[in-house]
Amino acid sequence: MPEGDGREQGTAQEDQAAVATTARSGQRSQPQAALQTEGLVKTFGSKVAVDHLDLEVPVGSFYGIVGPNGAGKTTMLSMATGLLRPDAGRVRVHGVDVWADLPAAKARLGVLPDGLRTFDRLNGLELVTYSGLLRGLDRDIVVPRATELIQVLGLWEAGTTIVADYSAGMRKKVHLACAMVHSPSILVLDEPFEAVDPISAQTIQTILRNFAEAGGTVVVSSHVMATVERLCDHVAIINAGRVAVAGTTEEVAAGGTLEERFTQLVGGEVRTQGLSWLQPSSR
Ligand SMILES: Nc1ncnc2c1ncn2[C@@H]1O[C@H](COP(=O)(O)OP(=O)(O)OP(=O)(O)O)[C@@H](O)[C@H]1O
Repeated sequence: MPEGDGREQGTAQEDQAAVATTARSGQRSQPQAALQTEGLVKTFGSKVAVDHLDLEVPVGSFYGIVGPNGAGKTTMLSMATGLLRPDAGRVRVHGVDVWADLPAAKARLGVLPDGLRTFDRLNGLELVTYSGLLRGLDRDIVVPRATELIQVLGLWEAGTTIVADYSAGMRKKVHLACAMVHSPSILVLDEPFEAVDPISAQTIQTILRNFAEAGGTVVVSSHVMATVERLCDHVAIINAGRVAVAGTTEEVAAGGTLEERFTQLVGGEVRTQGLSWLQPSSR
């Protein structure tokens, strides 16, 4: 990522300085969380998608969110990032109440939502540039950043192809670039590796690792346990709208693999029988 020099970079530095000051003064034993949800609730009709969910994401962590289909991960992340208003509960981003002060919270957040609808008649460079301008960056800052992101993510060759004509993986990458262009202090990425080729996935992982090592916080949801286990230092397993377990990846795996722990906690049954009619010979 290019060197930051805008307002958003300042907020990331302030957040890290605040953590350091707190640690030095010893006023609180725990540094402020990068992202914290308290009693978060969302229902759709009679369906309780998120059920009094409490989660604390430490500053500088690479945090994995896993859970079965329909567990409430996307709904929770949407509420945590100011995209979906909770029915109850609170979300704080570096101590800022997201739903009380959306602009301040959003300045700190870079978000890759699930199923994002965007200005897809623009080409990749235009879309990333536009995202930066919408975030209040000056054009002379945003254009070199957008250009570098497009190059690093392997989208330069797509040239003037509009985003609507991108493949699923290319769209994922350009939206990731949009999430990063304003140099946020927290990246919240719903399934960032889905549909992305292995080389691009490695590039994205390297970018995210460097970001976390520099003090940024990364929250990713994923269904790929091996990737989460390898990348993330913390993980939460979400089930039926609640946190089944959360902690360091080692604590959560509890001596086994993350996949074993997931199966144990979520209690899903692997169905091996059925669909006897699904035979090339049958009609
Ligand atoms: N807009 C909506 N209207 C009605 N029901 C919804 C809506 N969004 C989510 N749900 C329901 O809320 C529950 C949680 O959905 P959510 O998308 O948060 O799960 P998820 O953990 O992200 O699942 P997946 O891993 O399949 O992406 C599901 O039962 C889903 O059907």
